[in-house]
Amino acid sequence: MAVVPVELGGRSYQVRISANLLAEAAQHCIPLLRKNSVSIVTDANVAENWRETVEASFDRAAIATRWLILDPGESTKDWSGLEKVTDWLLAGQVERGDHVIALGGGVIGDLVGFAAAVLKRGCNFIQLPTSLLAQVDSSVGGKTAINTRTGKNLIGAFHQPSLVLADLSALGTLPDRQMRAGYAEILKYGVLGDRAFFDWLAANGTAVLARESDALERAVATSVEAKARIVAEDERETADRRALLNLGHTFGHALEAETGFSDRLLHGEAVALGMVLAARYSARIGLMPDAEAAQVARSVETAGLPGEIAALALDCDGQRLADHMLHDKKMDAGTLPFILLRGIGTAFVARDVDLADVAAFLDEQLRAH
Ligand SMILES: NC(=O)c1ccc[n+]([C@@H]2O[C@H](COP(=O)([O-])OP(=O)(O)OC[C@H]3O[C@@H](n4cnc5c(N)ncnc54)[C@H](O)[C@@H]3O)[C@@H](O)[C@H]2O)c1
Ligand SMILES: O=C(O)C(=O)C[C@@H](O)[C@H](O)[C@H](O)COP(=O)(O)O
Ligand SMILES: [Zn+2]
Repeated sequence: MAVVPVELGGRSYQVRISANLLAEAAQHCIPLLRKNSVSIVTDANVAENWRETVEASFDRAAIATRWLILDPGESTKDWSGLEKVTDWLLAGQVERGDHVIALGGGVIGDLVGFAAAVLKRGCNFIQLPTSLLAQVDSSVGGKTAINTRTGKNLIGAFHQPSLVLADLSALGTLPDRQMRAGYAEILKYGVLGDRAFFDWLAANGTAVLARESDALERAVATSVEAKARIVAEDERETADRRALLNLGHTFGHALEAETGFSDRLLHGEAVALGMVLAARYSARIGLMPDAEAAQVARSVETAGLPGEIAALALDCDGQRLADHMLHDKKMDAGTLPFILLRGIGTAFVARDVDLADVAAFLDEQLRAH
């Protein structure tokens, strides 16, 4: 088992990465539980595949499980989803000192984490991430949120989990499209800060996507280590450090908003497109060689991820996408910082980007090919 500590003083916790952790969930959680019952929130797809395994683990430990099963998909991460979760936790008389369990992908983790942040002004929670994306990214670092009509993750809180169990066996039932979406956030760690990892992924990405155990464990552990390091340095994204994890997201969130937070474009797919756009824009303004931007695009396309926004056939122009970006949480005194690249592995926060120029660039990209 790989164990990655997230060092945050009194809010520190471990991310445990291994096969079969859901089957052993109770023994990992017991030291944190104070009662002989636990509340677990999941979605219907995850429940169908993994409820029995998790329930059996708690049964063996004589801990009763209460279940809330939500609809799968990004649209669950909204005000009505939040109301469902908080009402259900209140009905179960969950106390501040209790640990609620989020079993699922990033949608369940973000929603349940936010519900835990606000329930009775804050209760504890444990992340049992079951998608690749949730294991390498969303379950770690304490960003919790819901989407609103205005945009992505606009209502939320920083609220750290007490424990994260990333069970690699869970990925056995994850659809291939979702594996590829999670892989986009893995690629992100290479592109933003680790050229050697980017090169390793070029050689081993196919094995990761095929769920070959050694490659998968190394990719997940390397990603979580990178995220844990950055989060420990800048938990609340105030020091131009954690913002690097937002590489591809300014473009990506605009695309998600434009496609209505739907299955038409998954978060990881939007991030893949966003990384290609960030790389191409960096090359366009002379920050990095065109050849490196092309390498980023190739890494995305080789993984079977979308790399060209023209292929989305969006009914909008670059200005409309730029308008979505004005709701980005990185907005600072009316200007929008962008995460750009000086090369693969050297992302930085650029504070002097001309949004009108970005809109013109997006117009070209929307028409390209
Ligand atoms: N908090 C953060 O730091 C952070 C980081 C990255 C992404 N996110 C958020 O995460 C969300 C995306 O997460 P996601 O890609 O996991 O999406 P998701 O939660 O919608 O899960 C993807 C799909 O896979 C299914 N699924 C999950 N695990 C499964 C399994 N083991 N077997 C079968 N089906 C399974 C789900 O039911 C869903 O249909 C977005 O809302 C994004 O904004 C948050
Ligand atoms: O943990 C972070 O910090 C990230 O930016 C990780 C992203 O992959 C994730 O999608 C995050 O939710 C985006 O954050 P936001 O602040 O732009 O909503
Ligand atoms: Zn993301």
